[in-house]
Amino acid sequence: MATRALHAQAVEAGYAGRSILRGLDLAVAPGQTYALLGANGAGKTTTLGLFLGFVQPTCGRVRVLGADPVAKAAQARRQLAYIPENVALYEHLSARENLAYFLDLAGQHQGADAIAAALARAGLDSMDHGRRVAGFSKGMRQKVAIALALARQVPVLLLDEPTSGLDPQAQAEFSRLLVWLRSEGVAILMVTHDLLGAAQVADRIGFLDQGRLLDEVAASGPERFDVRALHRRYATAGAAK
Ligand SMILES: Nc1ncnc2c1ncn2[C@@H]1O[C@H](COP(=O)(O)OP(=O)(O)OP(=O)(O)O)[C@@H](O)[C@H]1O
Repeated sequence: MATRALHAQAVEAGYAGRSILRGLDLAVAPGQTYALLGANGAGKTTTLGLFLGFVQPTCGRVRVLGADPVAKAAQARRQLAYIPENVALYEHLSARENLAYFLDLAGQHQGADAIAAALARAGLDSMDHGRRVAGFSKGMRQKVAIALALARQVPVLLLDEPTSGLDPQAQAEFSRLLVWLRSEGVAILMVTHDLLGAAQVADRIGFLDQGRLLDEVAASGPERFDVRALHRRYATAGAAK
């Protein structure tokens, strides 16, 4: 098994000549959850864009399970699922139909039983499988997106602010799902502003500041999270430069 599912080494990247990521080093192993925190504009979403192949580095190296997301885009994308803050679905289709459609698009046709199992595993109530997603809450939409990742059996999950706007119960449910996915060996990189939520599910937390990892803390060992100390560090990161 690869020791690094996601790997960025000495990455410089930006937009139209404007430098955003400045020497970023970041690695996520299979079965590991990494939470990336940082101020608005620090480059968190840009970091996800690197692994998705949307953002091309000007320097350094990016790999998704050994594949370069730009040069080997199809190979890299097959391995990952990306769940943006607001999941886009076909509003007039049901959850079940959305899943079937996206699986077909990915060339992974699956039968009704497999689709129902993925939606159930993602925590979507069976009563909602046949409902049009137009009336779905943010949490329900995320479940459809997670169900797609489950049905595709992707080894890597990229999440952009997955818990923002979820109520505490939906947040807890989502966290349990992430913990289970990690136990299944999925590598998870999540961008978030929710330090408490990150501390509950992540193995490592990285603080991005102006395109560099300012700090990285682990869940176990002497460096173990102390949420209050982390909060102090996070809240003063900009001022500490
Ligand atoms: N497509 C783009 N073209 C030009 N500039 C961009 C583009 N996307 C992002 N940026 C700029 O790059 C910088 C980093 O943006 P990014 O979205 O990566 O930050 P972030 O850490 O995710 O912020 P937030 O917490 O606000 O979501 C910002 O200044 C942003 O305006």
